[in-house]
Amino acid sequence: MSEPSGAITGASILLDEVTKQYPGQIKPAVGGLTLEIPAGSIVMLVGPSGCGKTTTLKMINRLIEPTDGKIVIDGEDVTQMDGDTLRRRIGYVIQAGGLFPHMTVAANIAIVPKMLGWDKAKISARVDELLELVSLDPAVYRDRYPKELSGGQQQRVGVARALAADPPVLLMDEPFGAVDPITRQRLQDELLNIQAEVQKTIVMVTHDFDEAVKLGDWIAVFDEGAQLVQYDSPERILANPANDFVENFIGSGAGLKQLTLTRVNEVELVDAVTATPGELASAVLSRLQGAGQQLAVVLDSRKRPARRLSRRQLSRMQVIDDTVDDSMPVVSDQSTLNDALDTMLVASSETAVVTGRRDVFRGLINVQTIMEAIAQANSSASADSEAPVGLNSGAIPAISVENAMAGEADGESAQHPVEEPR
Ligand SMILES: Nc1ncnc2c1ncn2[C@@H]1O[C@H](COP(=O)(O)OP(=O)(O)OP(=O)(O)O)[C@@H](O)[C@H]1O
Repeated sequence: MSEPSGAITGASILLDEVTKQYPGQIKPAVGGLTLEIPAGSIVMLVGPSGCGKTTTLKMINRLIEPTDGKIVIDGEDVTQMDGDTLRRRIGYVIQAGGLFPHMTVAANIAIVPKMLGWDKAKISARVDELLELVSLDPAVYRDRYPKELSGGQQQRVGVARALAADPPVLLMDEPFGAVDPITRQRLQDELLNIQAEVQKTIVMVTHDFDEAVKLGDWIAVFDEGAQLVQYDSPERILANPANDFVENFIGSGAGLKQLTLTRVNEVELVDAVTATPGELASAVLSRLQGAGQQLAVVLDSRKRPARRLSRRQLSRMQVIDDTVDDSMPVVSDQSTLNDALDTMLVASSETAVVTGRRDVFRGLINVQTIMEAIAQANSSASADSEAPVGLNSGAIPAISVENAMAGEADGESAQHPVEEPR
């Protein structure tokens, strides 16, 4: 990426007493909503169908015009700004990617850069850079049409397109709603990897509370009319749901959802003996015996795991070949412990192979590690950073608006978000 890895490039967003009254409707879809969205954070909007999540999201890029109130992005009131100009500064991702079917992948990604008048060479380099970022090989996918891609690949291209002109804000409306659970888990992990690099401000609508817990730095739980019932970190919402509505919405098994709060990269991985195709099996076996381990992981030339071999399998072969085992349990280091446990259960295996960025091998995770992490999480206190402001009516104090305008964070006041939650 062009930015240094990890630097916040996202913008703060303030919805200041925003209302949307659709013509002919008795009650407003969104009524006097004030919501502070800290720069560089992921904020998840959840709530029952029809509660106004999408309306709230689309008012940020003014695909829906607010009836009342202000939208402030990085201190600038954008409520009156030309809508097209605004939307070029805000990436937007919808279900199934929303790609134009008659355009190639490259042309889809290049839409906004073209509108902004970038030259051909710069656009082409950016397309390849973004395809790499979303783990699609540019040489293979650049010239394909959307119908020649899987649902997950289309969704990745949708994310690449939204990031094309490097916007500070990304709005995502149920982006992973149309893909199967495994693909969804991968796309979520990838989004977290990408976010670790680009640090945008991401606002996402979802129906899935587990997704909100996994991805969100902050979760806004809405009831009808975009009534904000709770706006806080996933940890605190799970530990202290504001009322029965939130408790019901979280659903059963809130205790187990704690597993969703810890990522694989937060626990200590188990080192593994690795091998490469072409090696003598006897040499690998003796390394395995020396290390007191049972399984060796075979890596391909790009250090991606191909398969695991037990001592018995090794003792029966001469040379390690390049077979790839598609059923091997693999999780990304961005996966939650919940995902990891799921993967192990499906594969009936007590360990899973962990990969990092670009699927490179990182180590192993086992059931024991997960159990220890749960025990530790249960005994440690919950996060103590201040939640951002979120209310439903009444102006937020003037000083807060001014601070937001100045892009400042006030460490003293409980009214303002002051820290990144994690
Ligand atoms: N163009 C429109 N005209 C009139 N009413 C609308 C319009 N768009 C949405 N609504 C109404 O506004 C309310 C909020 O809709 P919105 O799409 O924001 O909800 P949502 O929470 O995103 O729902 P879902 O989860 O089902 O997508 C609903 O009652 C909906 O019927």
